Amino acid sequence: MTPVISIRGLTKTYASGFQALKNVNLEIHRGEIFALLGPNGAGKTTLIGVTCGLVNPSLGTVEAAGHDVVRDFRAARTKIGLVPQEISTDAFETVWATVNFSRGMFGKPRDAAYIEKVLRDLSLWDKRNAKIMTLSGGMKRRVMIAKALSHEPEILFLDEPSAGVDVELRHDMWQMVRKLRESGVTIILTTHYIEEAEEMADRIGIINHGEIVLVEEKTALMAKLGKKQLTLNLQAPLERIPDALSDYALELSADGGALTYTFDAQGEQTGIGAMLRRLNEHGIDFKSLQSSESSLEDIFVSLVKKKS
Ligand SMILES: Nc1ncnc2c1ncn2[C@@H]1O[C@H](COP(=O)(O)OP(=O)(O)OP(=O)(O)O)[C@@H](O)[C@H]1O
Repeated sequence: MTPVISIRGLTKTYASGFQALKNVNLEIHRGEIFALLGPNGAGKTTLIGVTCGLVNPSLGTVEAAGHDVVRDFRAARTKIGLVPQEISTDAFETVWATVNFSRGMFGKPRDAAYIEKVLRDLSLWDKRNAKIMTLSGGMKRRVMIAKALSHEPEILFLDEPSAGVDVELRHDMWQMVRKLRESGVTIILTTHYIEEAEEMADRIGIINHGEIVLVEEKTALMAKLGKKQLTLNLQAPLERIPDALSDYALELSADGGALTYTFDAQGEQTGIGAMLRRLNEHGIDFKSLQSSESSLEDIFVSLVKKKS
C-alpha cells in the first residue's frame, strides 16, 4: 500500500531537554483509519504537531502526501486537516464565515457548494448563520471539524475527538469519519478511548514514552494477543486445585466456587476437552460455564504496563 505519511527516525527534544519522541518510524497508508493509542504524555500531540508543521523536529523527517513537512511546509499543510483537542474559533463570527474563511487561509478558491456540503454532513447547516458563541460545546466541536475539512484535505488528524463529547455526537462523528474514508481521506485519530479504536480503526499504533511500541492491523492484533477464558462455576467449592491439574492454566476463585481456564484464542488446540475430562476423572462437577474474550483494552493495558 502507498504511504500517505512517512515518518523516519523522528526525535523531538523540547527546549526543556525533555525527549517527547524517540526515533519514531511510522507509515500511514492512504485511505486508512489509523488510531494512535497512548497514555497521557506519551507523545501523541507532539507527533501530530510535527506532522502538521507546528512543532519542529529535532531529528528525522516527515513526509505528508509527498511533501517534506519542514522544507515544503505550505504544500504539505494544505493536504492536511487538523482538528485539535482545544476548541479555538472566533466567538463573534458565524459558522459560515468561520469555515469559509478557513478555506481561504489555505489559498483555495471560494466554493460555496462544497462548504454547504461540509456543513450539511456535520448537521451544521441550520446553524450556518449562528454566531459561534451561541453554540453548544458539541456544535463548536462540529465547527472545528468543518474548519479542518474546509480546504478539502487528503489527510485528517483528529486529536482526541471524543474528549468531552456526548454519546450522540461521538456516534455521528464515527459515521462522518467512515464517510470521509469512503471518499478517500486518510484519517489518523488519537484517543485514549479504547472503544473508539476498537470500533473505528483499520490499524492501531501504540505509543508510550515517546516510542512506538507496536503497529498492527486491528483484527490481527486482537487475534494475536487476545486470550479467551472459560469459567466453570463448580457444584461444590474446592479448597485448592488438585495437583493432577497443575499442568493446566487454571485459577481458583477466592471463594473456591469457580475455576477459570485461560487459553490462546488463536491456538489450534484449546485443550478444553482434555481439561474437562481430567476434571471429571477427579470428580469435579460444574453447574454452569461462561466464556469471555480479552478486549483491546486488556491488550493495551498489558502492553503499556510491560514497557513502562
Ligand atoms: N512545549 C513543551 N515543552 C516541554 N515539554 C513538552 C512540551 N509540549 C509537550 N511536552 C511534554 O512532552 C510529553 C508528550 O506530550 P504530548 O502532548 O505529545 O502527549 P500526548 O500523548 O498527546 O498526551 P495527552 O494524551 O495527555 O494529550 C509530555 O510529557 C509533555 O509534558
